[in-house]
Amino acid sequence: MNQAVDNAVIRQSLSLVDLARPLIGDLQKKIDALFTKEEICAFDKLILTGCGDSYIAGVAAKPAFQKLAGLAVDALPAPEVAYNYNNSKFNYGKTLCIGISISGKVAATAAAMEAVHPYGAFTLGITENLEAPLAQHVDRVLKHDSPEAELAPGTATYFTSVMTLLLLAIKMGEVKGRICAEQAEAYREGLAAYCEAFRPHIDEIIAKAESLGKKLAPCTHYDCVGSGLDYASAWFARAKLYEAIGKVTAVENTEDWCHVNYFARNPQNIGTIVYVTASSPAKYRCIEAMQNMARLGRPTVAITDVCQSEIPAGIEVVSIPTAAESWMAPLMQFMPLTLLCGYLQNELGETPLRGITESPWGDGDRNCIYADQSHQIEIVMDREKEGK
Ligand SMILES: N[C@@H]1[C@@H](O)[C@H](O)[C@@H](COP(=O)(O)O)O[C@@H]1O
Repeated sequence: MNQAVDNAVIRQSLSLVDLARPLIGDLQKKIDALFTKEEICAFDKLILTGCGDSYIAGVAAKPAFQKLAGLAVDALPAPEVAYNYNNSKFNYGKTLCIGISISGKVAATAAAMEAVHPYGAFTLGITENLEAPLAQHVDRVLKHDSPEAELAPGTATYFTSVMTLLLLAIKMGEVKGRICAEQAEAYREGLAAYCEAFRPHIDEIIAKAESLGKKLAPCTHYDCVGSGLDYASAWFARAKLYEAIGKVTAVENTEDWCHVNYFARNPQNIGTIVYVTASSPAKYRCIEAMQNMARLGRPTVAITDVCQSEIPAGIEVVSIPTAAESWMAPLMQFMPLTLLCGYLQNELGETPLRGITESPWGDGDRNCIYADQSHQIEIVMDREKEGK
């Protein structure tokens, strides 16, 4: 591995290939013991919710649950579930609501669990923290050991959340009899193989990320673009750029990008990251969007398994392996971007997440991003009592 620059997000990004198989082994044991067959067979609707990376992990896994487990799936930000979704006329019977939170400390995610539970939803928390509010407000907990690393734009954590959800989708499909045991095992192997397929390309991806770090560092803003299955990685890219270098970054689906972000002034200063998989039904619209990006003179990068010859001239391409199944792609397609974030941090001398507790982002020792832990949960419970 020819890696001259080293920092926490680069280390995390490069650890994922080796992490995959042991993680699958550990998670599978936990998932096998999580539900009875009767419980799994009873669920016909699924709500995936969380905040930040944990919300988008649900969006990334939604297609797997739809396809493999045959569930009707919503993937929603936690405040949507906590404050807008708890319609007391709604009967959640047969609904599984999964709250995803690495820390378990995001109050809105615990509040979402409280909002749906009284109406019959079965609530599951996926977290690494059994002591935090999420684990205290669910019917069941799936605790993983997300590799808690140094302060960095969370990368191995997101990988763990997505992996957990994809394995759970496979398990539910198997138990519901929609896929046979051999197919379920082949899918698990497919996840490991997809991660492994990155290994021979790592040096090439590192070299590309390093040169793109230099090219994109002077940009004043960034846009992250993707449609359908690729949207989750675009959204995640936006979050990581904020965390890594603190520059204003937008995320948009490809169609809306062509109608909205397209008009931004000073396009030469807007670094643009495009996610498009070769099997995406939005592929040709993405290619058209990239033609526009190139014409505008935007510094644009496509992270893609689409053949380079199909990508418009003027667009930088980071080539990544193709996943065996389209729903597997979000598991690793973000990786070149988190690597790029490491190089951007290095170019700009940035501290990830502005040091979290450093003023004005922190307040003394206090990490200001978390709400008062009990407050938001109480709001939901009070609304319920008032019948709102
Ligand atoms: N900066 C972090 C995000 O990276 C994270 O996605 C979010 C939710 O965290 P959790 O998964 O613990 O609920 O919290 C913070 O805002």
